[in-house]
Amino acid sequence: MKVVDSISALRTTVNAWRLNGETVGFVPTMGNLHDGHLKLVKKAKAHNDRVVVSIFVNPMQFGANEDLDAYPRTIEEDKAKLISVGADAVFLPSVAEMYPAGLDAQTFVEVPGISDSHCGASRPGHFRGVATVVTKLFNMVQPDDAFFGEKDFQQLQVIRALAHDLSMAVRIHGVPTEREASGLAMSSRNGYLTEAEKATASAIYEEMQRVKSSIEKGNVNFTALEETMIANLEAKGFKNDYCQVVNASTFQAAREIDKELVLLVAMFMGKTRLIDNLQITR
Ligand SMILES: Nc1ncnc2c1ncn2[C@@H]1O[C@H](COP(=O)(O)OP(=O)(O)OP(=O)(O)O)[C@@H](O)[C@H]1O
Ligand SMILES: CC(C)(CO)[C@@H](O)C(=O)[O-]
Ligand code: BAL
Repeated sequence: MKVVDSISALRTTVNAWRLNGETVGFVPTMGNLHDGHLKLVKKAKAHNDRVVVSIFVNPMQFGANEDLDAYPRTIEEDKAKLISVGADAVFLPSVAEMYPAGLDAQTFVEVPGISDSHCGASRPGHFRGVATVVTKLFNMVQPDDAFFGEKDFQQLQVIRALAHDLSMAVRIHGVPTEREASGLAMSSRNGYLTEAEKATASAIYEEMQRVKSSIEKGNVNFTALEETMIANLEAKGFKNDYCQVVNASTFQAAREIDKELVLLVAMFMGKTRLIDNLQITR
């Protein structure tokens, strides 16, 4: 596996593959890799001749009081995991390589509408940071295909809109959420939890499944379902950020006529913010 930390070395590597007629898949990450990330890499390997993974903890998508400094950085372990699943290159840019003139001077990309609610409302500027860094990474790698987890469901929709609206040639693939045996969605931020908190956190998935099965049985009292879910989770020690059944395309509150829904959840366990979601078809 090639390890590159400059944009020019990345371009040289990818260009050589392209000259050879090989296709390129891309998996952007913030590192501290777990089986969810490796699932994306395996999908990319199945689709493409070559796979590039980026590891970059992007300061532009973190709010002032968020966990940018605490975010786990485990580069050596990450490289070993990427070799084990056959990644062809890992791109490890520095902040200076990505933002040489600093963040204040940086041109940005913003996807209107979909970026404003839920994670966008709780984390102002977050999706501007994501859309900007993903655009830059796409321009650097120029992949045929790019792979994102459904765990970050809103992020996936933001990136689909970005690629469509800016006429990018890249194909965007969503990959189902990888979970612990308990149902807890795998996440680098699970590492902030104690074992006891982790055991409690699996309640998010249990509650989501309860809501899904109730809706599938015909219950359309979405507000009551959300209120019960929030109360059940708060009784276990969570603090609600948002918990809402929405139209899967518009992210507006679900209505009785909607067929494709998604239950979007963000909950705090202490200082740790966990997100999850479940798609529901009526
Ligand atoms: N459990 C998972 N299953 C499938 N894909 C995942 C999972 N967790 C993360 N991903 C995807 O991996 C990519 C990189 O995500 P990222 O590095 O932020 O990991 P993360 O574990 O979600 O971290 P955090 O929860 O701290 O944001 C994103 O496309 C994300 O949706
Ligand atoms: C897509 C991404 C790598 C952009 O920094 C990040 O938001 C993530 O890890 O989901
Ligand atoms: N997985 C999304 C990246 C973030 O939380 O900043």
